[in-house]
Amino acid sequence: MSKNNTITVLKTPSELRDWRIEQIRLGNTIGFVPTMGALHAGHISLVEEAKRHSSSVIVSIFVNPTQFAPHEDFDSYPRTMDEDLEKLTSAGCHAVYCPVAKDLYPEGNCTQVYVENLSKILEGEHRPHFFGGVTNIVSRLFTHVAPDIAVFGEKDYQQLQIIKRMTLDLGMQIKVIGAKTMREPDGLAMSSRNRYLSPEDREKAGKFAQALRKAAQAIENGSLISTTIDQAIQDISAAGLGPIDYVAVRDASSLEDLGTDTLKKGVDARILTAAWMGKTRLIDNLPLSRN
Ligand SMILES: Nc1ncnc2c1ncn2[C@@H]1O[C@H](COP(=O)(O)OP(=O)(O)OP(=O)(O)O)[C@@H](O)[C@H]1O
Ligand SMILES: CC(C)(CO)[C@@H](O)C(=O)[O-]
Ligand code: BAL
Repeated sequence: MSKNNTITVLKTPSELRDWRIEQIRLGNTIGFVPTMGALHAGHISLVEEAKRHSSSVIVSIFVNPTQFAPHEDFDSYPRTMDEDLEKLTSAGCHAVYCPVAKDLYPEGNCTQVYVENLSKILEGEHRPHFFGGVTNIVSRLFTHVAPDIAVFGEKDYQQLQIIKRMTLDLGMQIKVIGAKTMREPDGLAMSSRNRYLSPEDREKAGKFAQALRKAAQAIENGSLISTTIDQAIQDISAAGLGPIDYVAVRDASSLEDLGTDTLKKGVDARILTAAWMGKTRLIDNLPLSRN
């Protein structure tokens, strides 16, 4: 265990365990924010949300190999530990957990945690390995940290629903809280991978978020779901993105398809999309409701 200014850096499960016992002894509740590092203002907003719900906040930084397919960017994923620690210290985060792979996946590991159905649709169709990796790592991190609450971003909306389902199914006594997506001034959802975008592609990426906002407004104003999705696909293509993996309107918790008609009043829904900007895959979503 080491202290970096005022933040406690925990590198092993046993250091974490001692820290957790001390928090309980002090009467603190533990709020947890899992991340893969390369922190930006979106992550810091999750720390702030965790501080509103708990007295001691811990962030994990671990680039989880099992959620990347072999052709994806595990090796090149940004790793910026020194800057991350500075940002967390300034945000008043209390501790950081930075385990190594063998602490989370012991030699001979043969245990899997997988949320059926929800993991196979939308993102799961295009990244079939992804949610299995996420539930395996988050269930292990939850066991290590044993927090009272955990905060996840709505930017990864399907991930948030899957973690809520997993926590409920496994009877974990952890309250999972979703936090709003933090955006750049042009509307682009902040993401660690945005740093891959060239200045030209970065400008086009702003139009991706704007096309989604336009579609959300149309549906809330009573346009047909089918024609709005077609229009959004045209707008995203016209902005220079492609291929488009999906634009979908779904129930906000079950993520079930809501058909092609207008959105029914009183239904909580979500519009979700994923598209490629060059070699960078962008995802985004917005809430939908009609009064
Ligand atoms: N713009 C954002 N607003 C709010 N939360 C966010 C935002 N971006 C990421 N998060 C949340 O931060 C947590 C950690 O995410 P992660 O470390 O993968 O960052 P990321 O920016 O989503 O990276 P990536 O580019 O790999 O998707 C997740 O719960 C994620 O939903
Ligand atoms: C939840 C998570 C930290 C698991 O590796 C990751 O999927 C992420 O950063 O969203
Ligand atoms: N933010 C989710 C992690 C990923 O897309 O790999």
